Amino acid sequence: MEKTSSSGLTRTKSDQLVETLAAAFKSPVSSGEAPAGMVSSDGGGATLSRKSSRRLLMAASPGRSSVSGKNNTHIRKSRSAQLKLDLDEVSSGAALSRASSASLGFSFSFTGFTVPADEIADSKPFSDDDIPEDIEAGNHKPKIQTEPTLPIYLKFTDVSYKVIIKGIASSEEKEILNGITGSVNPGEVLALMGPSGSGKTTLLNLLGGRLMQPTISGSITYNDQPYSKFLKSKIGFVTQDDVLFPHLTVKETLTYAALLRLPKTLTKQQKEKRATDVIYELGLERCQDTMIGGSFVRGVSGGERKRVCIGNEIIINPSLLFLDEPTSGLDSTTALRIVKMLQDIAEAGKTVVTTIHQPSSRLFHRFDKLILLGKGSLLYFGKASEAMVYFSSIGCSPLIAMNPAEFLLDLANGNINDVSVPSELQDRVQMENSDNETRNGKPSPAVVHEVGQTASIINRNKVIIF
Ligand SMILES: Nc1ncnc2c1ncn2[C@@H]1O[C@H](COP(=O)(O)OP(=O)(O)OP(=O)(O)O)[C@@H](O)[C@H]1O
Repeated sequence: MEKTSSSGLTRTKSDQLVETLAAAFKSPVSSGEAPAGMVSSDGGGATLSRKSSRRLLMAASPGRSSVSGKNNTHIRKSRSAQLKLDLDEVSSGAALSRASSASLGFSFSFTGFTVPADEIADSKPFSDDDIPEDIEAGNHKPKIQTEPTLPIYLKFTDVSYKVIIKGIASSEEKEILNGITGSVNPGEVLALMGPSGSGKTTLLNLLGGRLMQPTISGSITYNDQPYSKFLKSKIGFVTQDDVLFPHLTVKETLTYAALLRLPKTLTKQQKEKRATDVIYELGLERCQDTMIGGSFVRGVSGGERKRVCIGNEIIINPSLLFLDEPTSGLDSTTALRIVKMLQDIAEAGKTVVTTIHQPSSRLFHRFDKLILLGKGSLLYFGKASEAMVYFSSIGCSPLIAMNPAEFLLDLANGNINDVSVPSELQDRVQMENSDNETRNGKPSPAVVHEVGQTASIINRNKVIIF
């Protein structure tokens, strides 16, 4: 491997590992030969087996309990004169001059809502059978967004992105993404996983059409077409840092979103009903009259806040929903609930792509597809459920039982402490570890040489060793 040259002496073993994994993964992709973990774009019927868990979700939803808004212990909004925005004014556009859309947290332009008949010709209408029953309450809950959407198949091939960092004397190119390939179908949730700084948000922005730079290469297609203005109204994007207006209640936030973002073809009543439906779909009934809150005023919980952000986007019935770290800062149960909700959204025919930082094992298994990034390179793309099998097939498996997501992140980080090494090379690695300890945090020339040798074994046998 080229990295054994003298210039490579300062590189760490973890750098070697990540690049080796990327190389081991990349070669079969470019040659058209799928690795063990790679899946075809057909996606399969991962969504079909979810009905039972969805029922549990409905039953567990706090929004389904008999507690009415009156019993809510959260701080409620005091209806001060300054904050009382008239919905009529908003719908007629007058309130827009008072409160900018940015301050209300609406980052998107006004969007179309109805889908032309020819676009939805192929989409299957929802039947009553699809409506899950709420076992606990004994009634039916409407599924997420019942209007049909244009199904969008997202495919990206060999996507690379670099930035030019301008210094005082000279400028330097920095590679952010390097040859990322993948795809996601309507009805699926694709998770982008990787250590901090691996390029998840950048990739999400690229796929969501939010980053247009001449330094982007590769292809990104939506139903085999490049990004167009028309797609803007079909894409929802939930950013990591939300900008919700702290003094509005949940209901007001979503109602304003509906009034501002839904097309003029809908009446005010229809828009308000859409907001109410979203509140119900996302299980926000219990906190609908609670203020969002902020630094100075206590409001809804973190999980509820995330759901409001998601509601702001699904209110326009997007075909493609992108989310940047929707579970960050949440406990594992709340995070699981958010991901179950994303599954529900996908089941309604939408294509969902989300970045995820450190999912619990329960959460990890809920994703249909996974992209694992390491330092901007693709380490894995395929079914999430097959990621461990794939890495095990190339000689990488955890020595102790552990959360697969944790293991994969360790691998992407180059942290190899709890990872097994194929037996035929184990002795050499042990010798290497004991004899060639790093000096001053840098690998000795012997270590680099040894890693270079083992790296060549990877290319021959698709065995990963470090
Ligand atoms: N415009 C830019 N100029 C310089 N560096 C950039 C730019 N955009 C991204 N980067 C760098 O690219 C790398 C990937 O950034 P990105 O935000 O995509 O990572 P991430 O995986 O989402 O990280 P985190 O999980 O911490 O949010 C980082 O090292 C970041 O500093």
